[in-house]
Amino acid sequence: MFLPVGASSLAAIAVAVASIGIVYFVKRLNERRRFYHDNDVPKPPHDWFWGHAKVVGEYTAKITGDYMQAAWTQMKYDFKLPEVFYLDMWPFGPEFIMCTGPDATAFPTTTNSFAQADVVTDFFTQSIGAGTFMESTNGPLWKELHQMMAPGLTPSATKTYHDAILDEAQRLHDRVRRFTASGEVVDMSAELGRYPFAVIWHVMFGEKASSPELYEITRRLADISTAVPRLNPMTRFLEKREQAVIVKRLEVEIDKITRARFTEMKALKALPTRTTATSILDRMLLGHVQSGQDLDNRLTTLISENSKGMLAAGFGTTTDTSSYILMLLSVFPHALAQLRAEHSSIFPPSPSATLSLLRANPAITKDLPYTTAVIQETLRLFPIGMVVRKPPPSMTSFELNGRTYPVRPEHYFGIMCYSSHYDPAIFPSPSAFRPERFLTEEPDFPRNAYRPFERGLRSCIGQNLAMEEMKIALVMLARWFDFELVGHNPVGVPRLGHTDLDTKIGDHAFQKARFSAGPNGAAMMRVRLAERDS
Ligand code: HEM
Repeated sequence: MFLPVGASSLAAIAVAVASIGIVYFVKRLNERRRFYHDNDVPKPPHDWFWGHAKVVGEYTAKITGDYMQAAWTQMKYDFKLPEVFYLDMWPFGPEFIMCTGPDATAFPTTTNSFAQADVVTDFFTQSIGAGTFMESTNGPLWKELHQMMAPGLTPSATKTYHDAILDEAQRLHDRVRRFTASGEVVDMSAELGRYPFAVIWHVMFGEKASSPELYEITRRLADISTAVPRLNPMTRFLEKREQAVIVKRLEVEIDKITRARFTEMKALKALPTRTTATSILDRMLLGHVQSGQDLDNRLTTLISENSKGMLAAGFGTTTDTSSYILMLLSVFPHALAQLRAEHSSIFPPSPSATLSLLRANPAITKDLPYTTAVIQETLRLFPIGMVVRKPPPSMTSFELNGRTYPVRPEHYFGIMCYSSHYDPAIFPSPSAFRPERFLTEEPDFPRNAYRPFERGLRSCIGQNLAMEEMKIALVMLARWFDFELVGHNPVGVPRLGHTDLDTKIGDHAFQKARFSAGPNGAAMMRVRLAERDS
């Protein structure tokens, strides 16, 4: 075929560029794959072309959700891998050093405190536009944000939100009661979510959200924010567009609240301290108000991004865990009976008297061992996410339990608490829902084997608030309502060897990756009045 000279030169350049690209790709592929072949590192069967992407794909196909920890944990058992193993997902995903046992998970988090990974920062930036959300930062910025926000979430600070939590718990109770009359099937995750959303809004801004729409859009944002790539580019494009609109709407609202509160605080005669302030926003504004500075771009950005982060983190995690609690109680009646017995032994029979006692005695929530154990056991079975850390650039190897493991600059540490949580040597009959495991005075499992809130310097700063909210919700729901899970497709034979929960809660046994890893789809439930109260 005849080509004009210009076109043939262009074609030649294109061929040359493509060839260089291919050579470069093959070189990098070879270099990476050689590492796994030359070093005798523990790993599943490794393929020169696919790395581990193929075997991971095969295991992912066995589960219903897209949250990989269940699939990776099954690979660990099937290929008899030790507590540290390697996963080479390049170029489809990161190269991981998977930490799956108590000592291995402690190594990058408590024994050492490795930096938050850049892939996590990218996730926050791309999903909620929050690259400076505390969870995605490191170094001095993380410290500054921690000092501003963490005092607002200590156990004693959490008690200052007690009345607001109770108001919302009463609303939750009333909403659920209304469904018992209609007998309709309800999206219980959506109903439960209103409660932690209202609480985290109050904790963040010291006021109620100005419109119900803010809940709906935050929920939608948490739903479409996922680290798992979408196969359909059109879905991804549309979700990205929707994400941008929601993020903008939240930013406008947060900016309005921030400016109004800053003006109010400047007019205050006596300013609170970081310990006595009643919202996280006040804590973040305090330094500027005290020193007479104007609101600058840096502070408004930090407030905006951290507010979005806190709303998403504080709402999705607690909603997902609460949804799982109700599911598990619906299929493990012995636990529900025990829970009700504990509540009946402490609280009066009616919801209003129960609420009054909770209001009069905030410390009573400390004395609910079985209720606490129900939440802990749920978090064992369904931790809300995988923690990823980046080793220091200078690290070329590390020692653990007498073995040396090589480290490449491209490696991330994947902290798979799910694997320890399902290890039968640590938690016998791991997929049985047994809150009793958490009732012993001293845990009879290694402390580092249980880490739903992570451990160490970067552990969850919202854990006191989340535990308090979930305990109060359980006290206000468990004795009056029976929850029946519907449309969940339980199977006769478990899909994977390490859990049979899919025979009970069906598709939800394998989590779906959203902002946090929650039930696989809406938790559809029918609610009835429990017999004692009908
Ligand atoms: C059931 C509820 C919750 C669970 C299971 C949970 C779990 C976790 C985990 C595993 C981490 C470590 C993440 C990482 O290192 O990448 C974390 C961090 C964090 N969580 Fe939570 N969380 C919950 C509720 C909350 C709530 C209610 C808030 C806000 C009030 C919150 C705010 C945060 C923040 C700000 C961090 C970052 C801490 C740091 O980077 O130093 N979480 N959470």
